[in-house]
Amino acid sequence: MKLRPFSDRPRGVFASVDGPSGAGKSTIVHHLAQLLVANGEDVHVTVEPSTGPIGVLCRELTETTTGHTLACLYAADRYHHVETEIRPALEVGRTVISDRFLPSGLVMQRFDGIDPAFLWQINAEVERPDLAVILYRPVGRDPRVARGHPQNARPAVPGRAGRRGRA
Ligand SMILES: Nc1ncnc2c1ncn2[C@@H]1O[C@H](COP(=O)(O)OP(=O)(O)O)[C@@H](O)[C@H]1O
Ligand SMILES: Cc1cn([C@H]2C[C@H](O)[C@@H](COP(=O)(O)OP(=O)(O)O)O2)c(=O)[nH]c1=O
Repeated sequence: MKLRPFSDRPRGVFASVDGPSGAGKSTIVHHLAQLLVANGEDVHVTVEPSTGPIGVLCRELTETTTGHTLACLYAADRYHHVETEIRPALEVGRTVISDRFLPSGLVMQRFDGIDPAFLWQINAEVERPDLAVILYRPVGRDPRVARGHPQNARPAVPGRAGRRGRA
C-alpha cells in the first residue's frame, strides 16, 4: 500500500527563530527572508507576541502580569496567531518565518516559575515548525549590556526575574 498526502496542494515551510533578546533573531529573520525572496520564494515574516489583539494584550500586560496568567495569554496568542495568520499563509504555499514562537513560551515562562509539564500541556496543540532555530550566546556578551543596559541581559539563574530580564 502506498501512502498519499491528503491534498495535492503544496504547503509552505514554517520556520521559527528563538533566542535571548539581542541574540540577532530579527537580523537573521530579515536576511533569511531577503535571501529566500531573491531565490523566488513567497515569504511571510511574522513575530510573537503577534500583532493581533491577544499579542497586543501580551505586550501590554507583560510588565504587570506573571505566572500562569501570562503563560496562558502567550499560548492563546500562539493559537490565534497560527489560526489567523500562519496556517492560512502555509496553506497557500508561502514560507513563514516567525521571530519567536513556541520555544520562547517554553523557556520564558519556565523562567517565570511555571512547571514545564503545564507549559507543554497548554501548548500541546500548537502547530510545530518544520525548522526551529535556537540562537544563544554566552551570558554577559549582550552588546546592549556592554552599552550600559543591564535590563537586557539574560538571567544567569532562571527565576522570576528572568522574564523581566527579557531573556
Ligand atoms: N551576527 C551579528 N554580528 C554582530 N552583530 C549582530 C549580529 N546580528 C545582529 N547583530 C546586532 O545585534 C543587535 C541585536 O540584534 P537583533 O536582531 O535586534 O536581536 P533580537 O531580535 O534577537 O533582539 C543589533 O544591533 C544587530 O545589529
Ligand atoms: C513569544 C513569547 C515572548 N515572550 C517575551 C520575551 C520578550 O521579553 C518579549 C518580546 O519582546 P521583544 O522586544 O519582541 O523581543 P526581542 O527583544 O527578543 O526582540 O516577550 C514571552 O515571555 N513568552 C513568549 O511565549
